[in-house]
Amino acid sequence: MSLRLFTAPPLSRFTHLFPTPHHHHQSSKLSFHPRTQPTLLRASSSRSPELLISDNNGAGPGLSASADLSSIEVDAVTEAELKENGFRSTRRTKLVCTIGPATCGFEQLEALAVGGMNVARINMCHGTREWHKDVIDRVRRLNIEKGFAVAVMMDTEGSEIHMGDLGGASSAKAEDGEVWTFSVRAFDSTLPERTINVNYEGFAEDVKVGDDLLVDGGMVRFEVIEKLGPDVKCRCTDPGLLLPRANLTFWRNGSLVRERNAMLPTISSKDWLDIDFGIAEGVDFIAISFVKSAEVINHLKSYIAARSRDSDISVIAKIESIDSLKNLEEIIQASDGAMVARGDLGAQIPLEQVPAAQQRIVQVCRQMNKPVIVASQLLESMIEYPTPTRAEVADVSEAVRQRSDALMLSGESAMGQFPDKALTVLRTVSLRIERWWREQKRYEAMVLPSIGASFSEKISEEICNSAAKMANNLEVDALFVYTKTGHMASLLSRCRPDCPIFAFTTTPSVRRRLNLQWGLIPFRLSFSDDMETNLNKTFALLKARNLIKSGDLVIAVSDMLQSIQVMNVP
Ligand SMILES: Nc1ncnc2c1ncn2[C@@H]1O[C@H](COP(=O)(O)OP(=O)(O)OP(=O)(O)O)[C@@H](O)[C@H]1O
Ligand SMILES: CC(=O)C(=O)O
Ligand SMILES: [K+]
Ligand SMILES: [Mg+2]
Repeated sequence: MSLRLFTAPPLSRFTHLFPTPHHHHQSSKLSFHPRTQPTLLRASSSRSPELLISDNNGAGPGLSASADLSSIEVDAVTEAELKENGFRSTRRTKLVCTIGPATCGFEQLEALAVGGMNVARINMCHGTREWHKDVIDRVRRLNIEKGFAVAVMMDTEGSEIHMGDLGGASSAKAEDGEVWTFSVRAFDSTLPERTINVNYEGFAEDVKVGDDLLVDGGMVRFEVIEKLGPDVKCRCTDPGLLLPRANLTFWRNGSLVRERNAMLPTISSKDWLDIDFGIAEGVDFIAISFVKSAEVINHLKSYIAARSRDSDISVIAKIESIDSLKNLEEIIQASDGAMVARGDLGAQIPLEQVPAAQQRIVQVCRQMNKPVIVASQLLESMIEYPTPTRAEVADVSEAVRQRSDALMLSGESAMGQFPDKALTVLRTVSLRIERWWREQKRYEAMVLPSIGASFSEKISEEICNSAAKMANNLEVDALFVYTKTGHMASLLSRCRPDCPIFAFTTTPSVRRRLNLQWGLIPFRLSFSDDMETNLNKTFALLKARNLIKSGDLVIAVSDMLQSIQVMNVP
């Protein structure tokens, strides 16, 4: 391999490669003037249909050579944002939205995409597979028809202890002092009054009279007063709303009781069916609930590799149990990313320990170069109200300040009254905190250990570390990375440089998955092994779309040729 560090030749060497009649043709067709366009939506709808169709067909192979060679694909909203605000102020923190009844329609999904949703999450705890398939189909149609690259994340149910579905009711109110029956019996007809079905067979044997039974980590609390075979009678001590499939934990003398339920499989038989569904539907990420060890991640990854032809589904470990914190490093090492699932985590460890756990998980992910999502209750009050609490804004700010890759909406977007407003809050707070960070020149103090297994990987890592440092010191406008697998792009993202990272990749699925990583602006582009050709082509295409201009300073790296190139756009 060659290791080269050089600056680009003088501009004149590049210019002759540029204006081909074809490019001129394209530029006139594609160019539009975002500053005169009032909304992002309009900017996105002005894209040429040919470009959008090529997104559908996938990478090079299915396309005619001319269409393929002349096209570059970038998210419509990002494109408009880049043009309106310039490189520096594009958002670096990525946004994940849980899709539910409030957001499952095509127009609602489009509104989220326009608002900056990078990943749509479907939660297999709720809804039917048909319902989820419709959502996936709509996201895909949105990408094809409107020029987005929204990725889909499927989140498994897991087999921790939870309640049944309340016999069809959307919620039930438990009042102070009421006695409710929690039962492991299978009821074939309707549920008797004040009865809750529990999914864990050992439940009635494992609980003891006097235990505290917490619904959703304490949203409703009961005390166990009597055991009668499969039925456990409990008195409500903290009243509240019971929601279908709410999580249940039981506590004895101030600590979580784990008895035999610690042996529950992380991936249940229902989860495996959901995973097959996710593979068949070609989701981009599978998030595994209640991960306890690295073993289950490795197992799932080999299953996916054997099942899915391209094996291009990333596995995200949800950190939401005591065991996942104990085995954190090995779990993250085995995974393609992690989620700080604060909802259940806060039901398993004391709440005051959650912030430190979040900080640790974000840091370990960063060091191991895995994307990390901070999730749950970021803007919980916005399920009901159009503005967040000051405390929620501070919480979002902290996650951005920690430089996590992504923030996630749960109930706020799934069933809240203000999904778009909640997304806007995430977007504006991210932008503000990121700008503050740059203005303060708060360069990272975090030590990034060497992670490359081979010498070649170590070289890639050093190149990215150096390129990111140069980008900061030289105040360049953008980093360009040409990457087939996305690995070099993630190594640059890990450095959290001041400028955005334009990541060029050949396949739509890699492009969608890069959408989860901090600071990456993924483009789909076919490119060759010859960097000079690639750069000329990229400059031409980006200039034709007014995304860059002559004089912009760019640093380029690639995983074909291990080099760093510094140049002004000719
Ligand atoms: N597909 C869906 N259909 C109906 N309601 C949904 C759906 N997805 C989410 N919801 C509602 O939105 C709420 C929040 O969703 P979310 O997926 O974050 O979490 P959850 O049920 O609390 O569990 P998890 O721990 O898996 O995140 C749910 O409690 C549920 O009421
Ligand atoms: C997201 C999730 O699963 C949790 O917070 O529990
Ligand atoms: K889940
Ligand atoms: Mg959870």
